[in-house]
Amino acid sequence: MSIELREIDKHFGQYHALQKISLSIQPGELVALLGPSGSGKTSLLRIIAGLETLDEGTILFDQKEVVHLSAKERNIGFVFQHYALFNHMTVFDNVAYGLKVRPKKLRPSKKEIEDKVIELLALVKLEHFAKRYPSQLSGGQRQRVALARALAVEPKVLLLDEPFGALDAKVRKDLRRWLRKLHNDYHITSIFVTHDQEEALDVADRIVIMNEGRIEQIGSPVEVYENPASPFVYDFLGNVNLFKGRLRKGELINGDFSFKVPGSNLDSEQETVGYVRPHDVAIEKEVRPNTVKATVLHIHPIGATIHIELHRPDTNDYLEAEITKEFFNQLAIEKGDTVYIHPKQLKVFVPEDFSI
Ligand SMILES: Nc1ncnc2c1ncn2[C@@H]1O[C@H](COP(=O)(O)OP(=O)(O)OP(=O)(O)O)[C@@H](O)[C@H]1O
Repeated sequence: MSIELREIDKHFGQYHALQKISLSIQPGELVALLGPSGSGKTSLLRIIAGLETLDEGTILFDQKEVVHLSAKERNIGFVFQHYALFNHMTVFDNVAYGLKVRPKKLRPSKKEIEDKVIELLALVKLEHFAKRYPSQLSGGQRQRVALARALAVEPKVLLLDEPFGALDAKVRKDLRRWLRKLHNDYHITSIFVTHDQEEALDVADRIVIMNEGRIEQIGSPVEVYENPASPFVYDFLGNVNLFKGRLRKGELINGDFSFKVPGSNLDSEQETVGYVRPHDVAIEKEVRPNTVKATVLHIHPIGATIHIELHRPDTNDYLEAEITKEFFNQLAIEKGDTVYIHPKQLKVFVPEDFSI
């Protein structure tokens, strides 16, 4: 099922929560809505589900308008952050629920329901838990029951609102991998809301980055991470170092460091910011042209990567660098050492209103 959103607008009283949101989702895609708290992710998901009305715009499923359809008629599976299971029902009955409450004409036979529930419990690896009650399960297990329950009615679209938000880091990671696998096997068009960038980058085919009710960027995880379209996306996706300065004849002057901004010959009095990912901070032991001096403040090994915190005396800025363990051993640096750094890559967003 394809989903198309056209210019969706939504106010809550005076507050403009969604501003002309347009988005096309291909059949079988797994899309993440990623953004900070209050950016409008949940409101958009609820509007797609038919749980919330929109002010303007329209929604099409397989090119057919669904705005006038109720949530039930849209044939959507919904999974919330808090499992929302029926506590008085066993796992089996929770999963069977959506099928059992169908009108008689559409209801599968008892045997068909049983087969389906057994199949789904095997899928979520809870086949031995059918007789338990939700209170006898861990958080991760409950969320898997919630997913099995959402899938039981064979939805055309699966919507997940921070599905792993309430779980601890390790369980989240397992469930993420598992959601990816489930999606590969079932190919249900799925949209999930998260404010966790790692989760979005790890799981989604495409990421929609939202900020203050607008879409900032849409792209594959690699596209949005490697080529952020705005300073907001740079800041929001992963750690980043800021090189703040002024433009002089197309060069960003930042303390003792200058950087030629490709394609620009501008002067600007406005503060201009260069963005540098930690893995793009090069560290040298010897001084070279156009490097700046920095002091090593902390060294943290995280797996095969070494995170290094640095301080620049010229600008009084703190920086983070990431290097491989191998390179760290070659460099042989210690806390307190003086090193020389330069960005291997730096992205500058030139201010719009500049003076030449
Ligand atoms: N029913 C409502 N009435 C009034 N304001 C609302 C309502 N629902 C959401 N809002 C407001 O709309 C904005 C967007 O909320 P929404 O829940 O969509 O954001 P979100 O990106 O999902 O945030 P979070 O990650 O915190 O869940 C927020 O400022 C919120 O306060």
